[in-house]
Amino acid sequence: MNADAQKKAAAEAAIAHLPRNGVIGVGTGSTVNYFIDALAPLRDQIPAAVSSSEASTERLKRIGITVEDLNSVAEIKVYVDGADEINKYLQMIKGGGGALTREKIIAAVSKQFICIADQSKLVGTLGEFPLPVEVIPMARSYVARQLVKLGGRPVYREGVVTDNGNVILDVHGLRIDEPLTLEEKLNNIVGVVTNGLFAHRAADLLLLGGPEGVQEMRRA
Ligand SMILES: O=C[C@H](O)[C@H](O)[C@H](O)COP(=O)(O)O
Repeated sequence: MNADAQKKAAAEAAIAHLPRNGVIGVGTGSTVNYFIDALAPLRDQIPAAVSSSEASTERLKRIGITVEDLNSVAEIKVYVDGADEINKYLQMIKGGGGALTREKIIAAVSKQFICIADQSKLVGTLGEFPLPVEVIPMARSYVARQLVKLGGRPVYREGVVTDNGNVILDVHGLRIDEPLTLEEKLNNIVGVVTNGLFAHRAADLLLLGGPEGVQEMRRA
């Protein structure tokens, strides 16, 4: 199975973990696109979804699933999303597609976070994938200087404006030995809206597609 087939298999495996009746949270990215496609036959059993991006909202609506504003939803039982990197503690780097802020908000609200990914995403130490940081535009240079002080090499993602009207700095060269601490430090930089480290709100279950099929991993 190639990476795409592994993503599809992981995405389809998530269907069995959905609540019988209840609003679901839907993330963003190529793996989630397979998940949305797999939701199509279930559209009548899903009362509504909360979506983490305009792209996923459009795809959900196209298959006939109602998309609700998070403010009108009392509870999200399950949130399904991909990752750019994930470790055995199910801490992740996310935001390769720029949707990190809404993803972090929905993940915080949801009772269960199911990560769907292909095998290449599982790493020993987070940080080889450049860490996305969403920044208020006027603070971009200031935040970049603070990121350099933390040992990173921030690169402005040119031409990208997030769904929230902000910009993204991708931080290269960070070896993330202490994800919890780094997540807090990044949050403390004025001008940072969100960073793509999901350490405090890690996933609860990883469905990992591999050559032999889909493996279920819970937090170590
Ligand atoms: O902003 C994008 C999200 O965090 C995605 O979940 C992440 O980039 C993984 O995307 P993909 O499933 O395309 O590898």
